Amino acid sequence: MNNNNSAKKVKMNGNGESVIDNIRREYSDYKGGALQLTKDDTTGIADICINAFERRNALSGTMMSQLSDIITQLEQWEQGKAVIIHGSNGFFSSGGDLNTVRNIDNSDGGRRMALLMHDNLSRLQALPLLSVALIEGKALGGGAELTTACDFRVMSREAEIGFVHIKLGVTTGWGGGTRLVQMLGPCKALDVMMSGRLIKAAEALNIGLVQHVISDCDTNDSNCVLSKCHEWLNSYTRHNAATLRAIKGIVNSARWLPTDEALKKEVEYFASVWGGPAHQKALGSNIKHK
Ligand SMILES: CC[C@H](C(=O)O)C(=O)SCCNC(=O)CCNC(=O)[C@H](O)C(C)(C)COP(=O)(O)OP(=O)(O)OC[C@H]1O[C@@H](n2cnc3c(N)ncnc32)[C@H](O)[C@@H]1OP(=O)(O)O
Repeated sequence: MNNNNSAKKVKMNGNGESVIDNIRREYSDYKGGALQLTKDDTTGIADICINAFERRNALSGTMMSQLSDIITQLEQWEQGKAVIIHGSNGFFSSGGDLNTVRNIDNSDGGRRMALLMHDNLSRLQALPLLSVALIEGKALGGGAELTTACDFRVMSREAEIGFVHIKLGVTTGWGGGTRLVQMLGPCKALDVMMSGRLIKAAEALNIGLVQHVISDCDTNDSNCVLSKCHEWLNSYTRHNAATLRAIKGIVNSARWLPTDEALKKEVEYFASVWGGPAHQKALGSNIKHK
């Protein structure tokens, strides 16, 4: 389930291809860079690396198309507990690749990119596992919007995030504006988008845009930052996958369904783990919460 119920809203074009598949096919021609997915079935933690550092990890069309395939793999990953999205060489992402953007710089071209990235990021947010955007360097424009589709945002001490769209004469186009209002409220979301300013880690933490700042790594030590992010995430991923995924399902239901329907879903998520292996193990032990 996700908030646009893409299965129900699939629009087909003349040759029976969905609109999104048609856009994905077109975008695979806009070359440059790659997204790398690694999944650890033992820990249940996946990693997506945005790899186009020569363009500060900007997302080309082919990378936007790849993101769709990666999300499909994660939707089907039953052992999955979490995914960390980060950029190569200590830089998150500079947003849409301006070389791709220059090929689609009319209203319909923008709409098609928006449709693809809305589908991608709505499905990312709806994944039945925890998602973390690990921000080093800068997250700009669409790169900042990509972080809003993750459950959590973690920043390194020197990192900055900027919804710079207004400086390019455009609005958010990948769903980040709507998610910012849901996260921060309309007033702070307006401030962030209307100013287009770069927000440093301390302020981002203070306004609730990010949930954790990694401050005990040397500057540019990306291996340390990634390791500290895993340590932070472990307070959640140390629990069993079935319960973690059920709790994420409850949160997603409450995000997008009317309350009465979300509550019915909560009953089913509850019943799905009640009496299960983790529950039985806990009941058989001398439970003490410290
Ligand atoms: C809805 C989403 C929205 C859209 O799709 O319309 C967008 O996301 S639009 C893109 C928004 N992003 C920007 O406007 C970022 C513009 N770039 C910068 O501010 C800087 O390049 C920065 C801060 C990312 C990096 O600065 P730094 O001084 O470290 O390096 P350079 O500026 O020399 O950049 C290195 C190299 O990367 C190329 N580059 C950077 N960003 C992009 C990008 N978004 N698309 C394509 N290429 C990018 C830059 O041109 C340099 O290449 P070079 O060949 O060496 O000139």
